Amino acid sequence: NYLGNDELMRRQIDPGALKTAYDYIVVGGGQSGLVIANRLSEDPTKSVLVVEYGTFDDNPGQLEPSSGTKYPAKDLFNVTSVPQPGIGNRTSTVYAASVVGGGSTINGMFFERGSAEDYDNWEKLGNDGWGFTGLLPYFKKSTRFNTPIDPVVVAYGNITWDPRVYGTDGPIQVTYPPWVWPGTKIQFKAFNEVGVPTQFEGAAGKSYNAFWVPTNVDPTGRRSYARNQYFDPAKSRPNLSLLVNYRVNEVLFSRAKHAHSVRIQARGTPNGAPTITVSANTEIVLCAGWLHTPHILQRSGIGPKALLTAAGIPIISDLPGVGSNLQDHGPAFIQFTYKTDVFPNPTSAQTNATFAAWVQQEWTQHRKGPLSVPTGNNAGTIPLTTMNPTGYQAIVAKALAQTPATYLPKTYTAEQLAGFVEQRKILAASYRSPTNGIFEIPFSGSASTALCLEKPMSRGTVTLQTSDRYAEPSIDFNTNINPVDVDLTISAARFYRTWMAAPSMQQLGPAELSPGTNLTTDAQLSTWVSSSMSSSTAHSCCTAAMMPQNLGGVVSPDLLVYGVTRLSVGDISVIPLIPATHTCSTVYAIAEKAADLIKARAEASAGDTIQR
Ligand SMILES: Cc1cc2nc3c(=O)[nH]c(=O)nc-3n(C[C@H](O)[C@H](O)[C@H](O)COP(=O)(O)OP(=O)(O)OC[C@H]3O[C@@H](n4cnc5c(N)ncnc54)[C@H](O)[C@@H]3O)c2cc1C
Repeated sequence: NYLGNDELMRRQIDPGALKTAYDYIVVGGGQSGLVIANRLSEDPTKSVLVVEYGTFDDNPGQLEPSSGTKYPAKDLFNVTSVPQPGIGNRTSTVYAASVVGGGSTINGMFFERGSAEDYDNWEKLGNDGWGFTGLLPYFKKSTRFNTPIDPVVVAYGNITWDPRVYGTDGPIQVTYPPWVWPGTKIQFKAFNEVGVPTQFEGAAGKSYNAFWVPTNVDPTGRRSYARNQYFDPAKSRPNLSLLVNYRVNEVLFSRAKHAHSVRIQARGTPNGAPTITVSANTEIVLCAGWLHTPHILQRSGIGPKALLTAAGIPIISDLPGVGSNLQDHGPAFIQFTYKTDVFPNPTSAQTNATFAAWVQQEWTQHRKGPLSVPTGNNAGTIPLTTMNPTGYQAIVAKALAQTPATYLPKTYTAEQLAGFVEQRKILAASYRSPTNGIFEIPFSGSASTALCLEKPMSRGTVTLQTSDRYAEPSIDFNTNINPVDVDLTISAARFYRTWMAAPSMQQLGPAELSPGTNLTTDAQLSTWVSSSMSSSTAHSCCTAAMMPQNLGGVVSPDLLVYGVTRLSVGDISVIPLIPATHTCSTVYAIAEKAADLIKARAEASAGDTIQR
């Protein structure tokens, strides 16, 4: 076979069994694609084809909590960013899944939701129905909260939750694993002492300050994700087909700009190899993720005019925003050690053989203990007003006084600049808000962590290579290109020191390793930021933003691509402003809502035919 790899050749349907037309074609069988395919194929009269570049990862280890910190290279696209001047010209790791189930198959299972203001900000950008109230039914529809299996751990950790903000019968199972490191309790207390109260339930629109974050595992502790909860239960439906190991090259349009087909090509075959064209009678839904949804749009003639012209691609819709507005939560690694840490702590298994043996036994015999936790269950998502009460006004003033074009990609058009100014107004309000986090400090007993910039001002790009449109696109996060982002990170580092200096924390004997106590001035800390920050926590998004077209948007609030018909986007690309949270649960909500929107418009236009 063409790849010399039997496993890669296994596919749900053989290309020979492809029909010439389906009602719906979903491009990308990742996290959002499988949600949408499941919901659209609930109607047995509608046929759905999913085309996925990757294949199945059937490794049982991928279901175990330990998989949450090991990302198999075979399930990721092999791409790197261009050098980033804001972080000392280093390149950054790029996270884009290439496997059935997408990011949900390999991610850290840290199942967090943004605060209400994160989603209300989307609504303020012209997207009615996308505020927290509009999305809550979809957060619920996609989830099922299972009472944690170990009441002793719940009582010990004082883990709190409100089942009313989750579903009771949704596909994705959510719970708290049976383990808490004792140091976590001290860290909560120390947060409380420095003005960060503990929330009862972050997922109720209150994921700011300090709170518990559940894990998306079933009661046996196994990964609950798009493949086993949305695809497997639906895969025997005769009207649902998944074709793996195929790349969607382009969407094809009629003269009237109706999207009617996709051109697909077997993975691993060279440019110019045979392709297959498959038609969609009703709608084509792009779910190829933040990296490839804009790439496919650009290849299909939807994107910035100058770029498409340079690549020799005929323009179907001149949308400068396609591939712009890239955002992520750039992490800066701050290192402390606890000289008098409590026992046990996250390093105990490395130093104490008896404890290490107990950890193994607890897991193999009861599926409990430290190995039941993929990445941790606690976040401190701190408002800027708390991190920097005396300096936040100056940071906001600096942000608002900037000439926007100074720090934005040079390709930005007048519409995009106007869109950024709208985003900046909203960001400024978030920076001033005591109910929205600007930095996330994940914690679960460890002294060191990544300070994650939740609301950056810098904007990056995903750009097709004009010399080879099928090569991986150029990725430029532009991390820290806006000096306000550096100021925010300095505020976070100083606040981390304040937290470490809290009275309760002293029993752990915190000692600073990096930045190092000798670095105190803004200039010194700014050098540290540049050397310790990277571009991505695997939350890349926003590259086909849902915003008005005259503000550089790519899709409308009903997720339809501007300038054409019957083409929509249902993945993480549509987010206009990155929320202050890990993105997985938000992607489920977006995809569930997308499916409802797609069904509703199909019903409303039943009987229409595509003009070829
Ligand atoms: C390593 C990693 C760790 C993460 N950890 C967490 C976490 O702990 N908590 C959390 O909340 N979030 C986490 N995330 C983020 C979250 O998983 C993602 O935001 C989410 O899965 C994105 O979903 P999506 O549907 O937009 O894209 P994806 O799930 O990436 O799906 C896109 C799919 O499209 C396919 N595709 C691409 N191009 C083509 C093409 N041309 N033709 C056909 N198919 C194509 C890809 O192969 C992929 O399967 C993590 C992500 C990663 C990658």
